[in-house]
Amino acid sequence: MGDKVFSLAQVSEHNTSKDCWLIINGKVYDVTKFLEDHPGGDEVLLSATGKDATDDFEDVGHSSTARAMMDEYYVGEMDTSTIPTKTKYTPPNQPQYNQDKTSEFIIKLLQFLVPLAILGLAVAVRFYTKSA
Ligand code: HEM
Repeated sequence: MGDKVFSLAQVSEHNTSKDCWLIINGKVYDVTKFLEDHPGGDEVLLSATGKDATDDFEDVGHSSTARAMMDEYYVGEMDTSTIPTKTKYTPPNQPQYNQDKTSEFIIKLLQFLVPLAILGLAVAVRFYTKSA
């Protein structure tokens, strides 16, 4: 059958309580007449319009009776390429963390060695002045 194919923008035009379309599992449903009769209330349906409502619909765990009712409201297929896929997480840019610890290590080493060298020098001076 030559089912109608809708884009997200087209479906999103029907996003009011007087004209409400839903996208569930790649199919488009006109639930305007069903809003008042929906056991879950009209508000949830209105909050699910204008986007892919598949997750919202599945999260409720609708019965097979509910799924059978959907045929009545079917108006066409969804052009799924117009639905944005899940946004990819990109971590915020952070200042470069210095992985190279060599310079830090050399400073620590010098902080330890310099006083030791002075001490050694003092001992040496004392030793030589004594024997002289
Ligand atoms: C054409 C689409 C839909 C149909 C035909 C439909 C039908 C039904 C039916 C028959 C029930 C009674 C319980 C059951 O049989 O599972 C129900 C409950 C419910 N539905 Fe839907 N529904 C639709 C879409 C949605 C969407 C998109 C949402 C979420 C945004 C939703 C949320 C709920 C909630 C919250 C309940 C109440 C569950 C409870 O109180 O236990 N429904 N629906």
